[in-house]
Amino acid sequence: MMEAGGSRRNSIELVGVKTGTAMPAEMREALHLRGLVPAGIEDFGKQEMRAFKQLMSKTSNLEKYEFMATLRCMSVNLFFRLVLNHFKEVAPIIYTPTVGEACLNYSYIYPFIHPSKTSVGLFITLRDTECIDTVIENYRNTMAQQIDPEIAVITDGSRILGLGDLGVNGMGIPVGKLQLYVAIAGLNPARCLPIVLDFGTNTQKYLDDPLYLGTRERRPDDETFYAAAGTVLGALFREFPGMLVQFEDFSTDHAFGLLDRWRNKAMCFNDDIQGTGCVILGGFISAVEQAGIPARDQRILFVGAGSAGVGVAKQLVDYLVIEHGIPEDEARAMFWFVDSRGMITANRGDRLAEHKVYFARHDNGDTQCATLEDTVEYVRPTALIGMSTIYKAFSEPILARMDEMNPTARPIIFPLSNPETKAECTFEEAMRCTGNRVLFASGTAFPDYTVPETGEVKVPGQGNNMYVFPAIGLGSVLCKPERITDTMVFAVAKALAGSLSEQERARGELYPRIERIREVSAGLAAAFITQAVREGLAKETHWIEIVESGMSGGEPDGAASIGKYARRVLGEVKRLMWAPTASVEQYIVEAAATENPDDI
Ligand SMILES: NC(=O)c1ccc[n+]([C@@H]2O[C@H](COP(=O)([O-])OP(=O)(O)OC[C@H]3O[C@@H](n4cnc5c(N)ncnc54)[C@H](O)[C@@H]3O)[C@@H](O)[C@H]2O)c1
Ligand SMILES: O=C(O)C[C@H](O)C(=O)O
Ligand SMILES: [Mg+2]
Repeated sequence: MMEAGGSRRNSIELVGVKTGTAMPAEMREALHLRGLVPAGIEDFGKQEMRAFKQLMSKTSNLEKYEFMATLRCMSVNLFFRLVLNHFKEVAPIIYTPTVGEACLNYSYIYPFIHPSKTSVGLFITLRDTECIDTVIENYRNTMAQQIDPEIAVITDGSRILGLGDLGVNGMGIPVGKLQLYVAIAGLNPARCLPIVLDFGTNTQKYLDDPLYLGTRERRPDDETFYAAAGTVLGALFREFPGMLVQFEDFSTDHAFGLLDRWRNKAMCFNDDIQGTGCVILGGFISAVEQAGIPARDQRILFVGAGSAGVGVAKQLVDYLVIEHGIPEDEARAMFWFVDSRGMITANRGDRLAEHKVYFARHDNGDTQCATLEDTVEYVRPTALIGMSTIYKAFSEPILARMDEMNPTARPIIFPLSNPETKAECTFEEAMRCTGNRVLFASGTAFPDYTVPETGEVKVPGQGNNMYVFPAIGLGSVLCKPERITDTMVFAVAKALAGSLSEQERARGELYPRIERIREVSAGLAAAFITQAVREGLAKETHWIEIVESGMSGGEPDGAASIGKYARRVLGEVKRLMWAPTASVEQYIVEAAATENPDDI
């Protein structure tokens, strides 16, 4: 790669320099490094082996997280190679659940990095919003950011997983989500922008903590919040046209509020509402296929009515209406909700938050249920979905009742709250209490379970939005839809359900094995792009030809056919995905063309 004016230098070889053990002898010579590096010359694979060994030697998960964070500063390529090749072991370190612990400790473990050399992302205070153009300009001018971002994940830290208001400490979440974007969906790491709106925190513990790194004041009122967030988003969409914004872990009212304000104006989506809705719909479709009672006869009880619970339930309603032809009122009547005050009914006597009104029951007469136990007895659910942040809310007696109430059908039980310290139950409990009949998915991965009677090893489903947000993001970045519609998200959910291999289906699993997540995500992104083109919203018009050329066999209808017709789209998506490269090879190629190695 040559710079304008013929000066021969580039940034890729810096990775080669940093991962010094990979540097070939002639380069060490050329760079005057003789004697400064151990004699062993390694390839990328050896470096990966050493890095993995060092990672595994750490005793606590938080130490592992810190090791990975440091490694990323040293070598982006090596970091992502490690993530990709050891996804099952590394994902729970850089993402849920350890990222939750990292956020709780963020102000304590924040590294001593130089922001102009290694940029974490943007930390935007209320004061900064008054000079937002300067903030963006500073970001552009940092050494690390030579190219504009194509995706931003943004939070204000107000509802981090189920851990509450963590203020600026929530920055770990956008960072972790974007690392999965790179690993799973092949986005270019240099084009990923994590952002925290550091507008304060209502958590007194942080306000009192001398090491807390964020703004030391309470959160502003709604009017100030929306005005300031609007200033930031307006500037981002103006300065980086075509950039996708993913809203993440905002408190529920602001999650819905921001989505409503921006979804028709710009390329954005809310991961907790739409991403979660999408992934759980995918798992639900697979579960219903195995449950033994048809979708229209399901009685679905949600525990927790926040952005996640309501987002998921709305996607399920859409599915029942569109795919099963059930009228919307009847579909909605298949759902019951419990929140911190009990079963949600229109005549409960309190003023329901706006997002809960749609699902409030009107058919309960005088019956009000104050507890989950009572609601389970009243509803007699076939499916129990937890998004309540209440650890062990699905007690063993409740799980056992799910089993008794569903003697012929298999009960669907999804404890989806994160991290595992907030999960409504474990896989082991759900298996044991239902005679191993449960159809299970959890937000945080649980260990496999060995059925004592048979020795059979059962793998729990992980109903985490990480199965879909990378594909929604990749699809958006590639085809640039004017806006992201529910039907595009819906296409991804159906494609996810259609992505299980024959073996996975035969084993009764609800999601594809995590090891296949990159391959699966490419397929889901292809489904997203295909749908965006069909809706006439893809601004990158070359996808129209690619999609249409695959549709010559007729109109597709359903997940399987999306897969069939999207083959050409899939090939193109895969071709465009970023992958870590052996920096040493690039180094040789580039450096061989360097006239003056001292320029590097
Ligand atoms: N698996 C996933 O991919 C995924 C995605 C998004 C969110 N989540 C998890 O879902 C959880 C909820 O997220 P949210 O954004 O909806 O949060 P939220 O705080 O807005 O919602 C929590 C809900 O639980 C209810 N609740 C509180 N105590 C309760 C109790 N004792 N019994 C019943 N309900 C109770 C609250 O009233 C509220 O409706 C979090 O733990 C989050 O990590 C998981
Ligand atoms: O971050 C996750 O693991 C999933 C989800 O977005 C959440 O908020 O819990
Ligand atoms: Mg989230």
